Amino acid sequence: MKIGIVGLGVVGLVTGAVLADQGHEIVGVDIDQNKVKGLQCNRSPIYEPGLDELLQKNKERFTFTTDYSMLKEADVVFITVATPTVEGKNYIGYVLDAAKAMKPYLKRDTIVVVKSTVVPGTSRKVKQIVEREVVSNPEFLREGNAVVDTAKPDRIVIGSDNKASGDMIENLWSFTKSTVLRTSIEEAEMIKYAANSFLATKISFINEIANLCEVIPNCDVNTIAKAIGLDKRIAPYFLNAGLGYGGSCFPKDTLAFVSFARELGEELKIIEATIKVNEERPKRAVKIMKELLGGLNSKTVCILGIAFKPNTDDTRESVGLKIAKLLSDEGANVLAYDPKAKTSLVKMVGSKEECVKVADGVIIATEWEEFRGIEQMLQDKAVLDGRRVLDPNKMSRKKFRAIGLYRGD
Ligand SMILES: NC(=O)c1ccc[n+]([C@@H]2O[C@H](COP(=O)([O-])OP(=O)(O)OC[C@H]3O[C@@H](n4cnc5c(N)ncnc54)[C@H](O)[C@@H]3O)[C@@H](O)[C@H]2O)c1
Ligand SMILES: O=c1ccn([C@@H]2O[C@H](COP(=O)(O)OP(=O)(O)O[C@H]3O[C@H](CO)[C@@H](O)[C@H](O)[C@H]3O)[C@@H](O)[C@H]2O)c(=O)[nH]1
Repeated sequence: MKIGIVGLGVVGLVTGAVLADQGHEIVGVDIDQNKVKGLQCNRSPIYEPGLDELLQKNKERFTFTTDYSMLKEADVVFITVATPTVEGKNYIGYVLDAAKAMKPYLKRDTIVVVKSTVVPGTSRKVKQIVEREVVSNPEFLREGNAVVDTAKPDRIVIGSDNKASGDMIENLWSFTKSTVLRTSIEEAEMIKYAANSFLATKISFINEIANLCEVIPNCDVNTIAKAIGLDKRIAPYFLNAGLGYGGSCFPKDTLAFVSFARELGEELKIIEATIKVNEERPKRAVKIMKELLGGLNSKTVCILGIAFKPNTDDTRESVGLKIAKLLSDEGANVLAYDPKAKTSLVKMVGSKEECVKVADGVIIATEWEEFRGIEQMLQDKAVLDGRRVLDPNKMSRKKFRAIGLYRGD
């Protein structure tokens, strides 16, 4: 099949690469000329495990351009452009721009698939613009695991008005052998927000339990999470207490969902509380470090991890960066190290050893594998384990704190 992918971020690149690997011919379109030039020279703009290899293997079948007219033979076009939250609301301007730009080149029977995360009603607006069949096929991949999640998702949601168009997209994904749900277009759009909001809520829930564990003798949130997770109705996933959720999706999608609902006269009280709990996490980390160091002014604090999660170089809504900013505001010198992510927002150093050596305090903000087993290196430092990677029994009692672990004696 000939397939167009409009928007070459994580979702567009991975979707294109996985479909190219199935033998389809893919044209990737983006308005970012530098990104397209890099991709044409085999340079991926992101670090995502397995992606480089897949792009390399399928380079004859996945081409890149800024020219929308290259979509003229496409049987299916996926819209995978960014949908940021702007002033609290889901901004669909890029989606509508993409729809307008592609319209003159589409064949009469091209199916346009909205994969970007959009509030209910948006795909129907796309339909009005392109005057073609439109299918909503939201994406559930996780960064750091995107290739595997796309090739083998837990489920595939296909929202369509027209059975034949939905069948065509269902067929396209049949190689995944995943469970398929056929829904209305609006239900498909809504499922994406409900899923992300529920997962974010699980995280804020366990983080509140973690707060309580910190003040109850002999309590460790990890034990509580493990035990409640063994109840099949609760399940063990997404119960890792820590410094809160970051990334390109949960923060923006929860905010957008709340404001979308409010415009319709409904209050999403649980999701509002989820957001509020999450916003407190970086402040709590700074408060703990301040207590450990007896003040922050002129102290040097090392942040280990500025990627919003391990196995990605993405720093969007990174908790590590939020903490760095709050620490600087309190007069601390802040240094950071991350195995993959780069930023100009904080002074970065080349290794964890270099970062720790000069620090009075250390905060582990991302659970990269290389931060495990470093207890010895941290012995004489004030340490906050924000992602529970260290063995508390190997740490000095006085200067060590871990999220969700009682150390108050
Ligand atoms: N990142 C994730 O893990 C993830 C997972 C599931 C769903 N989503 C959703 O998928 C969508 C894309 O996310 P992403 O993280 O891949 O985005 P991204 O910000 O990494 O990339 C989006 C790309 O779209 C391009 N673009 C913007 N306007 C364009 C236009 N008019 N024409 C062509 N290209 C255009 C940008 O230049 C950019 O390269 C969003 O709606 C997001 O919420 C993201
Ligand atoms: O138990 C947990 C699990 C996650 N997190 C944090 O939550 C954030 C998001 O993590 P994760 O969900 O693994 O990564 P994303 O790539 O943001 O993926 C989410 O957002 C995507 C974009 O919508 C969805 O497609 C995915 O299904 C959804 O998991 C990160 O900061 C994690 O540190 C926790 O604090 N505790």
